[in-house]
Amino acid sequence: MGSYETACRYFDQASRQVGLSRNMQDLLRTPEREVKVEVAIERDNGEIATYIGYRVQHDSSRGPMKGGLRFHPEVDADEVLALASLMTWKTALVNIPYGGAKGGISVNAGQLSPGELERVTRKFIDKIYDVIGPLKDIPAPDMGTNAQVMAWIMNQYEKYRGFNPACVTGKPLELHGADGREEATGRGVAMITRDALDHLKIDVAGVTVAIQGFGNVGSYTAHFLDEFGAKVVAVSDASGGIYSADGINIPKLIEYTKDTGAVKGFPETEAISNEELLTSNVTVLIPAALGGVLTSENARDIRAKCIIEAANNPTEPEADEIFEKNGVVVVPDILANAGGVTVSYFEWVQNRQHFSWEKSRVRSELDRIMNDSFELVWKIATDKKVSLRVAAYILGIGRVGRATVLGGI
Ligand SMILES: NC(=O)c1ccc[n+]([C@@H]2O[C@H](COP(=O)([O-])OP(=O)(O)OC[C@H]3O[C@@H](n4cnc5c(N)ncnc54)[C@H](O)[C@@H]3O)[C@@H](O)[C@H]2O)c1
Repeated sequence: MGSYETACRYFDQASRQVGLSRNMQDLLRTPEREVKVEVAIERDNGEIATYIGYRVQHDSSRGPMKGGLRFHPEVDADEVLALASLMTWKTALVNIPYGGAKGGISVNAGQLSPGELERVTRKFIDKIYDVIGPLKDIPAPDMGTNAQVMAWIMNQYEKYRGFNPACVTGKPLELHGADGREEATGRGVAMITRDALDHLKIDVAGVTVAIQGFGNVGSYTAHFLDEFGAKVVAVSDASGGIYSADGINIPKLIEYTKDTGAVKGFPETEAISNEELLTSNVTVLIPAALGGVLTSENARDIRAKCIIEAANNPTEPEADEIFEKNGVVVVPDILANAGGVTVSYFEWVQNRQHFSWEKSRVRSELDRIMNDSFELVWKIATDKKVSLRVAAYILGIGRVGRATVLGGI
């Protein structure tokens, strides 16, 4: 099943609960604009390389559109559209004044030199600068992009529009970034994990956790869960996974991956595959890499009691049904990983006011929004006897629907 079809299935389930008319469903589902551009650069060896770049602007009824930019070989129009729609429901769920967008380039960033990566980024902005901007559509980091890429985006955009730091978030601190943005998604995932465990009457101290993906989101999630006293027993990345029944030393693993670029070979752990990680004997499973990893093929083998979707779109609808039947609690992506866009919003607010917040303020405002959003979603799920995913969509779609009706077409 394609990524957008998956996103639509979840949308349909919730919009039936909200009681949206067919016409309103069509309106909310349809993206406002889809852009597909050629991104051609000269590689270091003098050869021409041509990539395809995408930006989908899904909905702006609640404010400027917001969403990450992904550099990955599997990026395509269908995936970007699905992820853009998730951003619309996510920004509404945490009640920040944005709509949803997403972008990406189908490229293996790991195979480009820093100079090539910079040229790809700048060329992409040359092609889309007209349709983005601080009050239109604000990109941010996602898989394969980071603060350096955001700095190049800001610099290239400013060549057309002048000083404009609020045109992109997730920037380096030295270039108007927000202290606390880099850790925000992982911190939010860890907070939400603790909230979910509280409601399930499981103590976070000593709880066993497996995390797929050890990039920005996976590593910060591990860091904060480790601080809360959880026992992270398995982690993986594109190179494979590692396992230790006694718990992995997370601070040391973070240092190790800074040197080696991968988790494999970390001392006092055994090697496992990514599939073995997903089915390992843990209480909490956190997919924090690619989408579509929990499928009808592996769902029955998942032993975790609780799945926290740090990655976007990691669960196929058939797997979701199996989890519901088996009593596995799934905290959906649009709630679990909303910490990133929330602190992106704080960065944008600071940039627009030309005033910086202390990191402690960023953290406490983030924690409040994540905890309040979790409680609201949990209450809807309990009151309406629906899954947390349907409850999260009910909250997001309801807010977007009301804004659309109030604003008029
Ligand atoms: N960065 C953010 O602020 C943010 C916000 C919300 C959601 N997300 C989502 O979180 C997920 C991870 O994003 P990120 O920013 O940490 O990306 P990243 O590029 O920093 O890290 C990705 C990690 O996934 C691993 N990976 C790649 N392919 C894999 C595979 N086939 N099997 C196992 N691991 C694999 C990589 O090795 C790396 O460890 C994505 O789904 C992204 O959309 C990110």
